[in-house]
Amino acid sequence: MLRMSGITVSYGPRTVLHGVDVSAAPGEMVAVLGANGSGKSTLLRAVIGLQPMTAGSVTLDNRPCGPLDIAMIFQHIHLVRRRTALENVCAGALGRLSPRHSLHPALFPHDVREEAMACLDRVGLADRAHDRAGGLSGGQQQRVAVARALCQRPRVLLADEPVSALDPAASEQVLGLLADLAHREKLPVLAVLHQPALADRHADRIIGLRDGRVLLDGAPGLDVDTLYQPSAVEPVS
Ligand SMILES: Nc1ncnc2c1ncn2[C@@H]1O[C@H](COP(=O)(O)OP(=O)(O)OP(=O)(O)O)[C@@H](O)[C@H]1O
Repeated sequence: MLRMSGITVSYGPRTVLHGVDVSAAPGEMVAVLGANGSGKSTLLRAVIGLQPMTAGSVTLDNRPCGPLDIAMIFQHIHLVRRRTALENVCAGALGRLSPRHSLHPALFPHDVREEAMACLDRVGLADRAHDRAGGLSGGQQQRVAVARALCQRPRVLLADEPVSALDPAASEQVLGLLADLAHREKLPVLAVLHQPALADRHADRIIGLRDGRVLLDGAPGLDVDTLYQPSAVEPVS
């Protein structure tokens, strides 16, 4: 079980996450919804250790969570465009290889290349393994990014707006893939989304953030309108 407890984050004097408690079970796809600025990305960045917390803890099965336990997929797909899809996926294994392997993809051991091929197969792109990543469509590139994350052998998968740059068909495909990975690989998956309808279709649970606090936590089908209503403005005296 991935457990985020009391996550508090401040940027300078401004607190943007106020003691957020969120959990995700193995095999559970959790969608995080909320208006712009509600703290969704900050929450994911805090979980993966990119954003220092003022308070709170992140544990996996009641133990502190290490950086290699978590793989993260971003809206802007950071693939090396001139390298093949397979080489990009192999890069997911770098955390457990010696630094020399990062110098040239040909140095990736055979077993890593085989594992990367299996990951590409898992996302339905084995037939594009030797194509340059830059020549693939946006949806295909995001699936390569998912395969690279899998090649990291993570125990948790986070995705920050993974479909914001994709068309509707590719969005459905990528979210279907993430939900399938959660269910079959028994991974907790936490995905920040901007489309409540997609969250309803693909997530097992919805978390709604508003102004850095959890406002909703429940099964798909929740009324999420309240997340997107403008905050009350304090009267200026
Ligand atoms: N590096 C930063 N320095 C200062 N404030 C920041 C920084 N990053 C985010 N914030 C502020 O923290 C708050 C939460 O931002 P965050 O990006 O986590 O929200 P979000 O829900 O992911 O928004 P969006 O949907 O627009 O991506 C916002 O008020 C934002 O302005």
